[in-house]
Amino acid sequence: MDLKANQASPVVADPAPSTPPTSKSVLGIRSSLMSPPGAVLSKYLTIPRKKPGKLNDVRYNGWLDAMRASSPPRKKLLKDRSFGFASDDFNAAYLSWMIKYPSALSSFEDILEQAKGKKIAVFLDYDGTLSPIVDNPDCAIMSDEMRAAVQDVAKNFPTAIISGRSRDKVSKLVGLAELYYAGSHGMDIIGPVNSDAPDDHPSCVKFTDCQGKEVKLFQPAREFIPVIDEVFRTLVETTKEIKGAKVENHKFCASVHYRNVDEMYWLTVAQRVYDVLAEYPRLRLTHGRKVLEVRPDINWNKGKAVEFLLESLGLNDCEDVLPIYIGDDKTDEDAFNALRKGKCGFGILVSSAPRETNAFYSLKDPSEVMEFLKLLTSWKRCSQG
Ligand SMILES: O=P(O)(O)OC[C@H]1O[C@H](O[C@H]2O[C@H](CO)[C@@H](O)[C@H](O)[C@H]2O)[C@H](O)[C@@H](O)[C@@H]1O
Repeated sequence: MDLKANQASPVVADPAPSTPPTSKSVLGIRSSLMSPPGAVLSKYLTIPRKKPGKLNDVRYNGWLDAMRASSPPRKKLLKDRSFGFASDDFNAAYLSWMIKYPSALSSFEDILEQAKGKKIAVFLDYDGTLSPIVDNPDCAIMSDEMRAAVQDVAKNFPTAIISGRSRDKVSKLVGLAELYYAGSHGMDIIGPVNSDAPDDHPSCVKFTDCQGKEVKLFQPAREFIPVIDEVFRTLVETTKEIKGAKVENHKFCASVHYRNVDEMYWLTVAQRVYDVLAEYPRLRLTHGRKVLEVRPDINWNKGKAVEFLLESLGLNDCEDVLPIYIGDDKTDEDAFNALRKGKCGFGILVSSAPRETNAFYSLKDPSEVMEFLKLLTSWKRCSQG
């Protein structure tokens, strides 16, 4: 295998940065960031909200439509007999969509053809790809069978997980040491040190992990950590009376979940996030599956993370390498797009409903992802004799 197996826990803490990050106002954000965190928060909360209750902001700028469209229709509803016609129409639409984005399972031979003479590298998203979407993000547990399938893939191909969750959280959930992890949509990566690669990015910190392996930590938005923390705490405060709303701190982004919020209050959730975001010109919003995510407005995403990891792995020559990225979310489109634009490898979208995508192939759900991963492993084992 290309990535050396670490037998201990895969969770690697950040090394102490050589220059401690400060909340200096390089971010051009409110000067209150100069104060200690507690003071910042209480000060912020006493500031009267700008134009309270101006709900049309989020209606007009398309947030609400994006929120409604942010998860595929419920299968349960479609299977319901009283929705028979809708279900037939849906199936027809799905089948014609699959002509454009064929199943990676039925196209497996084609994929192997593309991989001829090349080294496959595998990139995986976590939620909705390796674990099914569930109501409570803390309960998104990957099955043991899926874990074994990922482990086998990682023993046979360079493999990385690129998640919207924090790196710590996703590496704990996956619990495998054989692969690399990128958290916060690629803004927090631990990757290998490639001595052949040109000079590293200034945001890289090299260190030796607990297994004695030299690795590098790449956090291009490191200066935003205190800001995201402040925004997280503000969002917790401003959404606390909305039943079902949940806010997560992923270190480089804060996620506001509305999956469990009654739809009649989605506008309120959106407006609260909008109002907080309005105070931070260097942060931006992205939409995920029933989640609003506030993150640094920097030119970095899952696509850039894939390119970074390929380079770190010494796998950036498209003539010799076929990267495959499997994901289900809007944020995965950046990775699909990077591969498509670079004409290097391809994306596989996990979706049980038709959707515009930059991927080339599709898989219906995590169980099909597992089947695909198992096929990859058995093909590799057979081809090695
Ligand atoms: O990039 P990913 O690994 O797919 O992470 C994306 C988001 O995943 C989590 O939220 C999603 O999954 C939850 C559990 O199934 C679900 O309850 C939620 O509605 C989904 O949006 C995670 O909690 C987010 O913070 C990630 O950004």
